[in-house]
Amino acid sequence: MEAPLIPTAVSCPAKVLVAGGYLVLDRNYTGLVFGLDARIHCVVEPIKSTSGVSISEIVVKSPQFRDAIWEYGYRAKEADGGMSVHTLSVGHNQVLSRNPFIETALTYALTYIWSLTPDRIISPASIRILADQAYYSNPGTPLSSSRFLDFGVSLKESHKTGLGSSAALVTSFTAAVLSFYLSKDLFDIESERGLTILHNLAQASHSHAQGKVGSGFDIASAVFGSCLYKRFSPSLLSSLPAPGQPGFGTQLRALVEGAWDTEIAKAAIKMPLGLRLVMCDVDCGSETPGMVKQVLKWREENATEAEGIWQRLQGGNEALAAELTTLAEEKQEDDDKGRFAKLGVIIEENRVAIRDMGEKSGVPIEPPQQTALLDYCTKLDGVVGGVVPGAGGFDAIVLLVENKEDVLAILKQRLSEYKADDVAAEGPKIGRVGTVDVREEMVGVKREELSLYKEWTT
Ligand SMILES: Nc1ncnc2c1ncn2[C@@H]1O[C@H](COP(=O)(O)OP(=O)(O)OP(=O)(O)O)[C@@H](O)[C@H]1O
Ligand SMILES: C[C@@](O)(CCOP(=O)(O)O)CC(=O)O
Repeated sequence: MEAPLIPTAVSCPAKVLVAGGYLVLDRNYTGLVFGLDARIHCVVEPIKSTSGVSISEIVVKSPQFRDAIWEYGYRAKEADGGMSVHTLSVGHNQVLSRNPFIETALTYALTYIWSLTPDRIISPASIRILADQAYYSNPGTPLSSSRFLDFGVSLKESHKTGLGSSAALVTSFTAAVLSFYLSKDLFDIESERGLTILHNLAQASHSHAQGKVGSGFDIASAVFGSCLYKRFSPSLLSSLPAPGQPGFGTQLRALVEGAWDTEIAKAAIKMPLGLRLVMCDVDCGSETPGMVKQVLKWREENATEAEGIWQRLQGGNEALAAELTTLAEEKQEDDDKGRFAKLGVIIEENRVAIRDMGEKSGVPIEPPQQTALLDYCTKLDGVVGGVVPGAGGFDAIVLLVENKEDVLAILKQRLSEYKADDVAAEGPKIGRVGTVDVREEMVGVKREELSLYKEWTT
C-alpha cells in the first residue's frame, strides 16, 4: 500500500543579476546573481475530489489575487507522451485566464513523477501559492498577522518589480509537487541529487513556458541561492519532444537525470560583513525580450567590436566577484573608511562598459535617466556604487550600501526627494523612486512549516 500523502510546503527566493546581463546568455561568460529574501511559497495538500468521486483533479489557487484559481484534470497520454494537463471549468460562467507557468510546471512535474512511478495513481491535490510583497508594486493589505498580504487585484492588474516571480513560482511549485508525491529515496530537496533534479526540471519547464529566451540564471538562484552562474547549452533542451508527443515521458526523465553542463559556483559569491544590497524601484518599465534581441543582433553584426566589450565586462564581473569574496574573508575593521574603495572603482568601470554596450547596440541599457539616478545615489555617504541589474533599461536599480541604519535612512530620504525633471533625455521619465523591502539571501529552495499559511486557508 502507498504511504499517505503529507501536506508539503516549499519556498524559493527572488533574484537580482548584479553583473553579466546579456553576457550570461552565452556559455563563454558568467552571471553574478544574488538571491533576495522575498520568496514564493507553494503548499500542496491532499483533497477529496469536489465531485465526490475520485477523479483526477488538481486545484491551484493564488489567494492573494482576485480570480486566481485554476482547476486541472490530468491523464497519462498514449505512446509515452507523459501526463497531459487540461483546464477544468470552474463553474459560475467565470472566464478565468490561463496561467502558462503553472500549467507547464504541473505538466512537467506530473510527467516526471509518472515516469518514475508509472503504476501509481496520482491522487487529487490542492496547491496554494503565496508570495512576498516585494515582487509586486501594488500595495497589499494585511490579513490578520500573516506575512502574506492581500493584493486585492487580479494577476493581470498586478505590477511586477522584476524580481523573477515566474522563476521562483515554477521552482517552488515543482519542488513542492515532487516532494508531495515522491518518497524521499526518489526525490529529496535536502540532497545534492534532489537539487540537481529540481534545477534541471524547473529549467526545462520554465524555458518551455517562457518561449526559450532566458539564460536560466533566475531558476539557478531559485534553487541554489546566490551564485556565479554559467548557463547550460541551449541544445540540451532542443531535442525534447513537446508535452503529449510520443516519447516525452521517457525523454524528459532522461534529460532531467542526465548530465548538464551548467556551472554553479556558490562559494564564488559572498556579501562582506558591513555591506548589503538595496533595490530601488523606479516606477517605470522595460521590455526585456526586445532589448535582448537587439543587443544580440548588434553583437552578431559587429563581432570584433562586441568581443572587446564582452571581454572587458567579463573581466569586470570577475573582479567584482573576487573583491566581494576577498572583503568577505577579511577581518572587519570598524572605521576603515577606504575598505570599499576598490569595490566602488570596479563598479564604476563596469558601468562604463555597460554604457558602451548600450550606446553601440542602440539599446538603452543604462539610459541617461538611470545614469543620473545611479550617480546621485553613488555620491551619498555610505553608498559604494550601483548598477542597472539584469537587462537594465527603465526597471529597478541595485545598490551596494554600507549596512548601517543612518546610511539607509538618509538614502531613503534622498530618494524620496529625487527629481528626474532635470535629466534631458529621450524616452520615459523616471517616476517616483522608492526602495523595495529586500536584501540579499544566500539560501535557495527550502522546506517551510505549514503554520506560515494558517490565515490563508481558502
Ligand atoms: N503569485 C503568483 N501566483 C500565480 N502566478 C504568478 C504569481 N506571480 C507571478 N505569476 C506568474 O508569473 C508571470 C510573471 O512572470 P514574468 O517572467 O513575466 O515576470 P517576473 O519573473 O516577475 O519578472 P522578470 O522576469 O522581469 O524578473 C505572471 O504573469 C503569472 O503568470
Ligand atoms: C538579458 C539577460 O541576460 C538578463 C535579464 O535579466 P532580468 O530579467 O532583467 O533580471 C537575459 C537572461 O540572462 O535571461
